[in-house]
Amino acid sequence: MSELLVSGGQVLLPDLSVERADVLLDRDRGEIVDVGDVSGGDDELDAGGGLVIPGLVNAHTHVAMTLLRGYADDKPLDAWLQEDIWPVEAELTAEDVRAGATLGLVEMLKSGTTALNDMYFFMPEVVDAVEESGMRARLGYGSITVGRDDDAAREEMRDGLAFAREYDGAADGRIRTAFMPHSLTTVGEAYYREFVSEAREAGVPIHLHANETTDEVDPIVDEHGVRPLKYAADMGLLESEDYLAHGVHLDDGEIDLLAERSAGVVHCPASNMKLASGMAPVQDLLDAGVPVGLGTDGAASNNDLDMFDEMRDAAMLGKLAADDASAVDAESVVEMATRGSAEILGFDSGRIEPDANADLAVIDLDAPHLTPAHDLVSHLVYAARGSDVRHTVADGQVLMRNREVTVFDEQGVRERASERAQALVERAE
Ligand SMILES: CSC[C@H]1O[C@@H](n2cnc3c(O)ncnc32)[C@H](O)[C@@H]1O
Ligand SMILES: [Zn+2]
Repeated sequence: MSELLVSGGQVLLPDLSVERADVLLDRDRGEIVDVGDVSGGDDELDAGGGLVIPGLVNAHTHVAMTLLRGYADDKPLDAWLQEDIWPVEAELTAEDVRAGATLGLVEMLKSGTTALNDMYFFMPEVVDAVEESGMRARLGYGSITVGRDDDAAREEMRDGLAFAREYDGAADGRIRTAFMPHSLTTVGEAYYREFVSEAREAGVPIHLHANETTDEVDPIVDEHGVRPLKYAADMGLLESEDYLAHGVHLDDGEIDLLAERSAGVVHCPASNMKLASGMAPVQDLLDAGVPVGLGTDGAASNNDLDMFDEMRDAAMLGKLAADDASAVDAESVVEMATRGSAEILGFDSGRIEPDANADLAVIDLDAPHLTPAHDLVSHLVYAARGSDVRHTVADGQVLMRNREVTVFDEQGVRERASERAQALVERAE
């Protein structure tokens, strides 16, 4: 058996207390073996002066959109997608997606993220990039039927299912899949009615954008006479393994529906603020017992993939939304970014205890902005930055050691992504 000892640090335990402890990992099984006063291991990772935390889990992104970071800003969702993003995405190639995804994975590894959910195009390229990265992911092809004739729309849905069937369990089980219709307004009712049951037969969850803007909610209410999540549930969506991104504009009935069904919501506060989509009722969701995770959304609406930024945004925006400074407190946010997201994605990660997946990050506490150390959970949410991460470990493998990514040539990845991004936008002009 090959073991790694993460030694000399303080450790964030599942009850969010912090203790001085070592963490022993089984690198073959990719699991945590022991936490405490432990010795052994045939390799060691120095956590001295640091805090060992569960790897952060980015539960909603479009990782290859790093290529479009800074390409189009300062517009609301609909105009941003229709005028800027979709025209350039129409020019994407498989090589672009590979380059953009790899850049995004490097960015995530450097900021302590060990698992992600991704919805995009050319998904076999994302599979390869995730496999190479050593990270864990739930992946799906984003199906859109609006603007397509019936044959093309059905093929689009079949493509989403075929991807989900083919790649579930790839990379020795680090990759799981989901059926990912883009949203309730970009996929027609007939296609949901036909294909949701096929996703159930395939045994994969369903992930989609929902209730992100009023521009998306109002037409559903006008056309169907019910709130969007009632419409979704009537079509067979929102089973307990399903999860939606955003959930900004939810009424009490929809929150109760999510809670009754244990369907998850992935909160994306930075994207919601930047696109002025609104403020999700996160404290209400938590109070109702809805599973809540955290995601960055794509780098074109964020504009980074740093989950520390996202945690801070979640806490700040949650207070504004509830008009209550005690709402969405630091503990809730750390839970959301770790165990909450991991549970929504179906990974046994997000907690440092024996038998959990060996996915963790070590944060350097030796910095002015993290001094003094009254409360390390507070620091994680309100003061720490992705650049404070010293080591990142997933599945028992060291993917970044002493701030150096071990699984990719960072400089090469950046150069390739810059070239591909430049050529992409020139093609779209
Ligand atoms: C069909 S693949 C995913 C699709 O989603 C687009 N996208 C990026 N951010 C958002 C968002 O906040 N709401 C809805 N859709 C979004 C992305 O550009 C791809 O086209
Ligand atoms: Zn999204």
